[in-house]
Amino acid sequence: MKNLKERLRNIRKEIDEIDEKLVYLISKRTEYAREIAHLKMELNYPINDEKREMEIKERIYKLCKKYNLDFEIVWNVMGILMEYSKIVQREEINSKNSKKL
Ligand SMILES: O=C(O)C(=O)C[C@]1(C(=O)O)C=C[C@@H](O)C=C1
Repeated sequence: MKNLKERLRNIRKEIDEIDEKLVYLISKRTEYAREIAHLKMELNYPINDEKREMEIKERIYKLCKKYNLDFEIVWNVMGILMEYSKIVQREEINSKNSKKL
């Protein structure tokens, strides 16, 4: 019984480390999204890029096959991250526009 509890503690430590990396990667992803917002302002591109989202979807589908993951679930997660990306892009645009006033 003691070994089982020890194994559970160790696995949870591994998951904690993975979660920390996931949050770091989300921070990097949203940091790049902020930079994209400025590029899109200069290029006069819209925030939403459906073609790009389709590219991401195809790549995530293949990765889910490779790692035997439920695509619908992983795609829901990606949808949240892309929505977060759009939120921070809107923040950047609003922030830049409010400085012009
Ligand atoms: O690549 C872009 O153009 C982005 O704005 C980033 C991103 C994303 O989160 O991956 C977000 C919105 C776009 O619809 C497409 C992709």
